[in-house]
Amino acid sequence: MTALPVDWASARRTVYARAAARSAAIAEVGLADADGLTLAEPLVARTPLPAFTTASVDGWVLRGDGPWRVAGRVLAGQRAPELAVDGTAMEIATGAMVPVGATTILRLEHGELRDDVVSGTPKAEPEWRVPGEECAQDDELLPAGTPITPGVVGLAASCGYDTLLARRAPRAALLVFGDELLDAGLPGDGRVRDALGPSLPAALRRLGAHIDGFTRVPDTLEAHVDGLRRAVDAGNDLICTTGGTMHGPVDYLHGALRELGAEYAVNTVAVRPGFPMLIAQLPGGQFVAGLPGNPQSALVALVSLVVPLLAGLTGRPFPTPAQAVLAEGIPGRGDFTHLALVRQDYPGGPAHPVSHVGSAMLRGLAQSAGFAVVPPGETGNRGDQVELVELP
Ligand SMILES: Nc1nc2c(c(=O)[nH]1)N[C@H]1C(S)=C(S)[C@@H](COP(=O)(O)OP(=O)(O)OC[C@H]3O[C@@H](n4cnc5c(N)ncnc54)[C@H](O)[C@@H]3O)O[C@H]1N2
Ligand code: MOO
Repeated sequence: MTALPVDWASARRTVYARAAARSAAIAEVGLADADGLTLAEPLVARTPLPAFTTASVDGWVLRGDGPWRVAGRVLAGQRAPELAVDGTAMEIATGAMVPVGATTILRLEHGELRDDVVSGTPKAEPEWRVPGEECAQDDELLPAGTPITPGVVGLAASCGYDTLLARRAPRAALLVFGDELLDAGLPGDGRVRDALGPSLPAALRRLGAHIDGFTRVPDTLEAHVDGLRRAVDAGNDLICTTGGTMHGPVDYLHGALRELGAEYAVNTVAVRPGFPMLIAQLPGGQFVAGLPGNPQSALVALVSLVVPLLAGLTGRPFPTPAQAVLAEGIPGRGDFTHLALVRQDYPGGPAHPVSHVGSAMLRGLAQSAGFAVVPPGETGNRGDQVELVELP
């Protein structure tokens, strides 16, 4: 009944390519609203930076040999008049435009002012920044597909952008299956707390999706079909579901996908844990990400397939995993890729396997940086450099 699992690395590539072919619409957004979106065009400098010769210290801007008679002052924001006569100076502020004719700048702390005459020894190199030091006009500063961070927004503003062409955040919905799930209070008597409804929307937001919350869907085929239809009608590009990926007595995801005419991009992946994960596409092109119900497995599916899916949808590059050095050995999982939770004491530090890593558990995951990747047929040995798929 279960489909043949596909190789983990190929599944990620397949999903990325499918999503990239349907990347999100491009919109012109104001700089203040652009954080978290993705550049849909290269960021090209609209001006040299700095745009004019700019004082980098407070002091006096000088012409010729000293001492210098101070003939005026130029502040940041002003158009500087020419410094036309040798032996004259102007008081100048950091960030001010350097007057044409200036020879150098004398720092405040290196000069002495008596009446209106300044003397002192300037540094050998003029303390100003010349146009084009940071970039020339038309330099490509960042390629299309770059995630827009506060740093990108600041750079765009610096070089003259008022708006950016950006791919909007894909809209996502989360449907949580499982009549055994509780929203509050203590688990027991066959009921378990829903660990995914309250956590996955936050994870999806960190991955660049726009999502409001989650919807609990009863364990019937009709409710599954209805839940998926409603999520499509609400304009979602991606519908994540949790649970019901197998073929148990109340697992209806596959049946619902069949009824809606969905086509699988990936149906079960050769990875442990989390193998029943899937990505399907509905006739309107929307993606369904079926995450297994076991909570750790759901996160494995998220980092394995939803991360490349969102990268494709937003026009970002394929998310190549980070690298880490194993602090201890990790067993392989035969023909399957093993994603093993690891802790790092500092970013980029050695990867320590953690305990409490059953697929139904989150105790190990909550203290982990991500999953170390042990490829099929291999074992992870202490000191090995491995891929590290980070948790959001
Ligand atoms: N006959 C077989 N049974 C199972 C196999 C198998 O190979 N043969 N694989 C197991 C594996 S591995 C996984 S993973 C699960 C995947 O099952 P489903 O995706 O259909 O998930 P459910 O059956 O709905 O739930 C599994 C498990 O997870 C708990 N769960 C579900 N949702 C949540 C949630 N939101 N928060 C916390 N816990 C949740 C649920 O109560 C179950 O315990 O299938 C195995 N079975
Ligand atoms: O593959 Mo399941 O996802 O081990 O828990």
